[in-house]
Amino acid sequence: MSKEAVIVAIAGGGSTFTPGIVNALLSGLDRFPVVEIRLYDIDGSRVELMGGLIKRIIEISKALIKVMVTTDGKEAFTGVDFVFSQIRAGGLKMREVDEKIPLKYGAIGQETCGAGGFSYGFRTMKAFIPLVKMIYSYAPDAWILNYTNPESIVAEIIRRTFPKAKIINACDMTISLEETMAENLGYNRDDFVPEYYGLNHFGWYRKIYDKSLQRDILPEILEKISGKGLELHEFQADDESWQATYKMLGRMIADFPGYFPNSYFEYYLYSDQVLAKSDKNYTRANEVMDSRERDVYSLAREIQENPMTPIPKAEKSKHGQYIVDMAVSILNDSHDRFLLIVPNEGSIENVRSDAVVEVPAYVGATGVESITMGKIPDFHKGLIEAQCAAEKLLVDAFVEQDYYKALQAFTLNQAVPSATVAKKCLDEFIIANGDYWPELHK
Ligand SMILES: NC(=O)c1ccc[n+]([C@@H]2O[C@H](COP(=O)([O-])OP(=O)(O)OC[C@H]3O[C@@H](n4cnc5c(N)ncnc54)[C@H](O)[C@@H]3O)[C@@H](O)[C@H]2O)c1
Ligand SMILES: O=P(O)(O)OC[C@H]1O[C@H](O[C@H]2[C@H](O)[C@@H](O)[C@@H](O)O[C@@H]2CO)[C@H](O)[C@@H](O)[C@@H]1O
Ligand SMILES: [Mn+2]
Repeated sequence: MSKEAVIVAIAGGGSTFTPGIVNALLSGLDRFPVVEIRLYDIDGSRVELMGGLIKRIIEISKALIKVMVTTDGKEAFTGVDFVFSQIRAGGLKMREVDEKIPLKYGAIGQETCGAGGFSYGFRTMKAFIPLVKMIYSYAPDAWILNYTNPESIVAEIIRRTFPKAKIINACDMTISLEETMAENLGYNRDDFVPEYYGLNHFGWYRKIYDKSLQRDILPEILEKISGKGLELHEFQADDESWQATYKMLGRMIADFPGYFPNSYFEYYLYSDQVLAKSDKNYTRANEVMDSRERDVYSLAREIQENPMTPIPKAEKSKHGQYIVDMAVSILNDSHDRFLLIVPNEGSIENVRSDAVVEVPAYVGATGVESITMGKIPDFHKGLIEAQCAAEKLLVDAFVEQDYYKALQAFTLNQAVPSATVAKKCLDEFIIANGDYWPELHK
């Protein structure tokens, strides 16, 4: 890999997150010298529009970066150093289906949790395996930095299918939680050394050592926000759904003191409350289509019509920054610390070793080295083991095309209230997903 001229491909180039990632790349050129960005997508008209926006962002920055837009895998991946992967199999339209079907049957409807997350899991596995095969056929030495959801399921199928692949699975939720803790309570996140364990969207902080204050600040953070939660001030400040989620953290910490939970536990531990405020006819997918998707693509359309359209101040997203930071750590072999989704292999001592867990890990030129977390409390272990078994059953069902394993997976999912609901959701999802899903045999 050249350290002077890096080529990056973005799989799912039409993603609404692409501008934030490109802005993060532009602000990190001194550490990560990108000379070419290739946007690859299966939707030609979408990626063409996004390509226009990205070319304009780069033109304004005056950086000398070539942009290629393509639906051809060979063109996209031949000779690339890094692939950032962010596909959404079935698009936001299928996310809407994932969220609305469970709500019909009294279960939460969510992108990565519960029955909807499992529906998305089947779709993503079916799309992701051929994508990875294609990437490696054209770029056998490339690093894939993956944040395609649902991450736990994607990481599990990767663990089984490509055990030696140079793929790093990462999620930005913990970044967002830490940034918001720091911003709300007057800390500097750059000083944080977090100890966090669990599955993706399903874990807890047990310690946050602050390098500058030279102490564990988690106890004081918990005390300050117990019962109150956190507030988003800048990014997503006008997003009522995320604000409610950050407030809910206060309730979870008051009920289960001592640890800081991932915000996604609201869907598992308080699904009755989430359900009570859910609108069966207008879910998060609709909100995203009417905000992020609409905003990004209306700007892209304006640029297509008038290439000189001014662009609002270029913001690098926290999401984009995280991915670029990982790529920098690989390129410069700097062994920076991240929270990553990796095979457990003893890291959490009392959780099955073949689980795919989210824990602290150091990233360098040879990949990821996770740290040993020791034993965790029974409450966390019990929740993790059940969720992990449900996810493994879903992956078994996918590999074996087995309807009954799929039903076991849906039933065991802790955001699904009963086998009756699991079966209703599964049967309706089979029809709604059609060819997006593997065929399941009885
Ligand atoms: N892990 C994280 O922390 C994190 C954070 C944000 C988003 N995400 C994930 O990133 C992905 C993108 O999210 P989004 O809201 O921007 O979605 P989006 O629908 O705006 O964009 C996804 C793009 O992927 C394309 N696509 C679908 N299947 C493809 C395939 N097989 N090959 C190539 N391209 C394909 C679509 O055409 C679309 O342009 C989702 O999986 C989402 O869940 C993850
Ligand atoms: O409902 P959405 O599409 O707005 O968000 C779903 C994603 O939520 C998390 O990512 C957040 C992230 O935490 C925040 O910092 C910022 O980057 O926005 C992201 C999207 O809103 C979660 O980690 C992802 O896995 C979800 O897809
Ligand atoms: Mn995530």
